[in-house]
Amino acid sequence: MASGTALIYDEAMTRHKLLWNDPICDIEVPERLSASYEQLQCYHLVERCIPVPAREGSEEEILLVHSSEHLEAAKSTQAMNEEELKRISGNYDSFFFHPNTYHCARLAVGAALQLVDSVMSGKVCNGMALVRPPGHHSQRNAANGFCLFNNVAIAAEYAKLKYGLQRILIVDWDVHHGQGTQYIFEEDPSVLYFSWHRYEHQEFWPSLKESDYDAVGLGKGKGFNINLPWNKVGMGNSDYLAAFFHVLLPMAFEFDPELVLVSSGYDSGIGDPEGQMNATPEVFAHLTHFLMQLAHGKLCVILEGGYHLRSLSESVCMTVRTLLRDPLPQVTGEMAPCLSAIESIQNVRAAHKPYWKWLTYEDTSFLHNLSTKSDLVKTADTNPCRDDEAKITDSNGTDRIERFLELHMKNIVFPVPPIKTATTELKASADPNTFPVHLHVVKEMDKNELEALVSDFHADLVEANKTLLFLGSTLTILDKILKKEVCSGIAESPAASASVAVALRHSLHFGFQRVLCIFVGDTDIMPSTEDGKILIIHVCKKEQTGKSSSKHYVVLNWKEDADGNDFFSAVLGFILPVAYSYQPNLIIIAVGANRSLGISGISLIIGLLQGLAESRILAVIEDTDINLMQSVAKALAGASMPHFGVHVPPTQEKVNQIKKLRNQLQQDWKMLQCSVNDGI
Ligand SMILES: NCCCNCCCCCC(O)(O)C(F)(F)F
Ligand SMILES: [Zn+2]
Repeated sequence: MASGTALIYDEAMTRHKLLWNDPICDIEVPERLSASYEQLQCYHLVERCIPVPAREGSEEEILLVHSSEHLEAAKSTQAMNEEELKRISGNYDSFFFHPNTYHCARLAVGAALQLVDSVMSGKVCNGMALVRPPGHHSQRNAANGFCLFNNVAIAAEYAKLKYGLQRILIVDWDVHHGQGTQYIFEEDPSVLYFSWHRYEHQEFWPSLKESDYDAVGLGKGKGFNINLPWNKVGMGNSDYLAAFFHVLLPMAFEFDPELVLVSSGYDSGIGDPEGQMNATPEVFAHLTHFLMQLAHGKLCVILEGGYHLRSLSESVCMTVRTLLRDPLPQVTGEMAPCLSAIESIQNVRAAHKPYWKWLTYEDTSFLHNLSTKSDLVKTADTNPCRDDEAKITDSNGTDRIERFLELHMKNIVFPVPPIKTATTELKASADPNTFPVHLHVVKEMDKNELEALVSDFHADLVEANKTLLFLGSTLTILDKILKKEVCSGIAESPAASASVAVALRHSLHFGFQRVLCIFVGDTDIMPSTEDGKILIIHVCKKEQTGKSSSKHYVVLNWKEDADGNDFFSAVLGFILPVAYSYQPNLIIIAVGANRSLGISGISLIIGLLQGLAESRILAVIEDTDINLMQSVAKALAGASMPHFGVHVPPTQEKVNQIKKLRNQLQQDWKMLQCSVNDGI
């Protein structure tokens, strides 16, 4: 399995610059690239990456997307004087030429293609290319919005041609709509394009009707173009996460891409003069982490926009750190999407209802029978979605945001990337090379030490001496996690319930305020959860019910479909939003007897929840199935992206159960909200 993260940066791309006065284009400065690279150096991230050189994209490669007229026009600018450059620039909406622009734009294309080659060849697992001029507005026959050649679109066409790929996902988290990319692929079902963008009911540039949520693609490409318009500024971390949970990720997992490309613009981050949004840099770590669970981790991140140098640089560093598989910092802010965001999320889900299985059963309520959009409830006021303390820029805006970011980044706790995963003895058959290198076998706690520990706190839980022994491995591992010697761990146990009960009480005794426990299979011990310090999600077969769900004790009846993984919608649409709403300090994943989930369902939970609790996950496995142990170890170590198996849509009954639980709990766990009419 490939590992390692490529970083592509070439100082030559800083030599494209504006030669005259133009208040629209003057934010796209060379320092965007140099400041980002310097911040990476400052955090010692450059040296941890694998350097890959940029190269000039060839004319042939550029012609994969652009017309020869466009190419020739761009080429001709190299020899122009300032007056001619200014004139030809005037042919386009918001673009400027410099004598070096053509060369820089070819380097930007070549850098993107080098990144695709590095990932597809297995030289690295993922990577980032810091490029300018950006690309996602440029079209077959035109430069537009600071973009000359569409770097990401060319990379997608190149990957299809050279590697025979048939499913490529492009995620465009830049705050502007990549209309260029949309036009290029809107009839192409092999490229799924997702973009969110500031829109304000078509008020915001490029002010296109086709940027709205009902532009779903054309002809064979219907369903493969996803536009999520933000009709207000001030969108924050919870709005972005909700967009991933309830729109992008379910479609992306159903699409099951072979490669993921990101049009990575950071003008959607806080402090950016263009975006006017409130999302803070660490949210990009979580967005990146989610995308790393697709395509076996094959992820190419290519820079687009981002105009607040400090915000841009910090967000770039968050992205690269996550690509390097460092544990993620906790995402900050209130986990509750705003009404306008929920309305947009609901609209785009309704628009795509005819094209996606996972959506087919979803009741998107009042929207899907609306003939035109005008009937829509429009949130008329255009004031920001929420007025955070770090309000968007005021008169001396930049240094105000600088100060905010300075403080904010200090408060971000980076879990030291310790040895990822520890475990006690594993079955002899587990040969070392099938286990990820991060696995660290720790010796059992000795008996007296264990007796002292357990009898002090948990005598009542341990009915007889015999059970004392197996508690050892759980507590041994748990102690290492609590002391931050390791990030995560696996403990085997012949009685998962008892081990979990002890581990939960031990964690609270240690001082944790919120422990999330996901218990898969049969269990008899359910610790008291009324003080809110424990949230239990119990995934079990039907016959185990009899207990109704409540805020801190949720019963999810799920028996995984025989021929595939139908658990995606439960994880993405329910478990993930609840977990992110809860913001646990520790996660315990327990697998008891008669588990009703397959290995891929369990790996999916671990893979997607790893962004929480600073990646502190304790796995307690009662089932002695060595394949389960290995898959859990790999998922915890994040060494190899698990393959989640064939995606099958859940039955109507299962989806109804999710909807019922969502309606019951969405006031408590607000990240569950994805429609405005459920009495919010
Ligand atoms: N009244 C006219 C306003 C024009 N504003 C142009 C904004 C361009 C944004 C470019 C970008 O950030 O999307 C890219 F990623 F391409 F760089
Ligand atoms: Zn942008």
